[in-house]
Amino acid sequence: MTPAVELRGVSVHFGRTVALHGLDLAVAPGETLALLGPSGSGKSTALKAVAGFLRPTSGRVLLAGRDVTDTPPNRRGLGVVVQSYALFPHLKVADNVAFGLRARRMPRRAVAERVEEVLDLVGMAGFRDRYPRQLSGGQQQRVAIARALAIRPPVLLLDEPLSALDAALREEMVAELLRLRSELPDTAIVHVTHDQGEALALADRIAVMRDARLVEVGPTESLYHRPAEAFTASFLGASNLLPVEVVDADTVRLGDVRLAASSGGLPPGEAVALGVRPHRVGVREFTGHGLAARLVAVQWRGTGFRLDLDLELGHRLRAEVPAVEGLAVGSRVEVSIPDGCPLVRVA
Ligand SMILES: Nc1ncnc2c1ncn2[C@@H]1O[C@H](COP(=O)(O)OP(=O)(O)OP(=O)(O)O)[C@@H](O)[C@H]1O
Repeated sequence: MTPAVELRGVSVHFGRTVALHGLDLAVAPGETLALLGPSGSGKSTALKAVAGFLRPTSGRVLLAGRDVTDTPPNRRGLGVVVQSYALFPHLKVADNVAFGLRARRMPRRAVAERVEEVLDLVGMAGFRDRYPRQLSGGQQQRVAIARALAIRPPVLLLDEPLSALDAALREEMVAELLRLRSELPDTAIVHVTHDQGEALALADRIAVMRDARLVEVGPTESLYHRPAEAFTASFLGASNLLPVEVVDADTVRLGDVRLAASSGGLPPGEAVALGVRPHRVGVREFTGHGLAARLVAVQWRGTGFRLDLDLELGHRLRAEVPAVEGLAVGSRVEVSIPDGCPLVRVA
């Protein structure tokens, strides 16, 4: 199938700053792809290259197989929603949403119908005569999404659309975006975010970015459970990274302690890291077995406790456990690491 969006070797330089380095990425019709990465990793730059807000220094951008690298943004037919709602303050909700349709010289009746349809889609049908200042942040963002969808774009670009909202509203909007996605089964969505929860909840695939480069891309669940790169493991799920060496097909060595983990074909002797999620680390009083550690800090986090542990083998480990009975800060404890944690490449 022809991808809805394709970036081929897209690089963007600002003077001597490389904002994006040779990005290759394709998004299928109907697919939601999250571009996930820390601040400054090049996510917005990639999105702007697709939208046409900036021209790549090299590489090509294709939409539905058509090369649009030299096409201005308003001729790309995309829906774009950015972080700040960017509604026209002097226009009512309905006129904001109608703006792009009128620019396309759509007949009045059809404009009115389409405006109702998309306002309905985002749950804002009752607000058509309000001005943006009379709406909450979440409502304004819904209107911005309705405006982007009014032209029925085959591709919707979202650049941190929820980051200006408070935590409760963000949760609500994630649910809203999920619902919207199911109502737009053919629309490709590219969603830029630095929030892994948002990416996990919304994306079919996640592309992890770091320092202007694509680190890894894959289906959301497999990237979460079986990341190939250490950076993905730590960014997506806050894994501990323990330096280990492959012993055989299903054993690794941490110092002189052996742990069960699938080598995935890596040769014996290979130095890699074991990605261990904090909630999978077991901690109990020392009995003389397993990995010995010193409990250095305990923080109550409401749903449980976050523990910092210094393994006697010489590594810091974070654990999240439901209870800490019998575990005192400064005491010697025993740490267990479950079988089957992923092995990841260390950059
Ligand atoms: N117009 C510009 N001029 C110069 N440098 C820029 C410009 N826009 C972006 N950059 C630089 O390019 C790099 C990538 O920026 P980009 O905005 O794509 O990152 P990001 O991953 O979207 O970050 P954030 O989550 O903070 O928005 C950064 O180092 C940034 O400082």
